Amino acid sequence: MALTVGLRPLTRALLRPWARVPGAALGRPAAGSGDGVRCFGSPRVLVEPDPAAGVAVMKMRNPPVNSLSLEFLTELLISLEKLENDKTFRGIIITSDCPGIFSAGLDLLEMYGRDPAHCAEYWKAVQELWLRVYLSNLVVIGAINGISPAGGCLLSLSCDYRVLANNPKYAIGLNETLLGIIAPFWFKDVLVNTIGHRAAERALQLGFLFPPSDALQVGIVDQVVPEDQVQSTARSVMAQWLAIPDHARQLTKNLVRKPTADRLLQQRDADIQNFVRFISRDSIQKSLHVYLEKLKQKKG
Ligand SMILES: CCCCCCCCCCC/C=C/C(=O)SCCNC(=O)CCNC(=O)[C@H](O)C(C)(C)COP(=O)(O)OP(=O)(O)OC[C@H]1O[C@@H](n2cnc3c(N)ncnc32)[C@H](O)[C@@H]1OP(=O)(O)O
Repeated sequence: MALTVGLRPLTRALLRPWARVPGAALGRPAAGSGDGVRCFGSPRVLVEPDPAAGVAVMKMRNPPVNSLSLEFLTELLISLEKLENDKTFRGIIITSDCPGIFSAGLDLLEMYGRDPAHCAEYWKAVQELWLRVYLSNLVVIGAINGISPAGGCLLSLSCDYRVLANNPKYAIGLNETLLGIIAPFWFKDVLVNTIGHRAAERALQLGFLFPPSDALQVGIVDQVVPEDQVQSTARSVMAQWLAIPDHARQLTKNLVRKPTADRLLQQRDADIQNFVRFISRDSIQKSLHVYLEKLKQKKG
């Protein structure tokens, strides 16, 4: 898949992809791997490779809430691209290193009070991440160990399989309407593909955030397991998926997902323009302001 990252050279130059992970992770052998196999990654994305299994665990760590800022999106993209191009790996598990939070979704501060050029650059990166995960040739499993609203839910929905930790706080869904904004058509498409038209219609309009039992019932996740079993379950599901020959699985995945991805690919620039126009409206900026204030006040 030929996707251009399309971010400002400055943004990319600021990052140090594939730097050794600082602090505790530095030089730590990856879990389940033999001696000499090291964790690697970038400041916000920790990659734990298990070459023997052909699997890498990608841990998001953009504290406090793994909000998908432009820099974080860029690091995720670079990690994914690197894993995708490395023949060692056939599957990745996406999970979080922030306790209780899978991802709080798109970073509201990238959309609030920003100029149109910034919003356009940001939206391009959001599109890029979705396309990269959704169309990945790798098996992508979400080990969802925290709450995942909106963009966090989109990231989960783009995986091939979702395992959610059974904690009532770990709700998942496209809650955009609660913020006074809307889910773009491609977010909507992925939700419809996953839970069906009628359930998606209700969930989107009402901004449902499904707690684990409801999430399983509606089918927005595939499995709910005790919190301490999320990673091990993701590993055993991965083994099942990797038992299928790659070429057959990849062609099938493409067959199923390409029409949905093509809808965006055919109108990426228009989608960016629509986003910028929408998000720049005074009324939408006001809604974002109110929502951000609510988040602040919640703290007391
Ligand atoms: C013609 C039409 C064209 C269509 C165009 C489309 C239009 C727009 C499409 C936009 C799609 C948007 C997708 C999104 O993902 S929007 C983000 C949705 N996310 C949320 O609603 C989650 C918000 N956060 C929370 O609910 C809580 O923070 C959470 C439950 C995740 C964690 O709670 P906790 O109590 O642990 O932590 P705090 O609330 O105290 O948060 C800590 C700090 O983090 C800040 N924060 C939280 N979430 C975000 C975020 N998403 N972006 C930026 N910052 C965030 C929070 O404010 C705290 O900051 P401070 O410490 O500075 O106060």
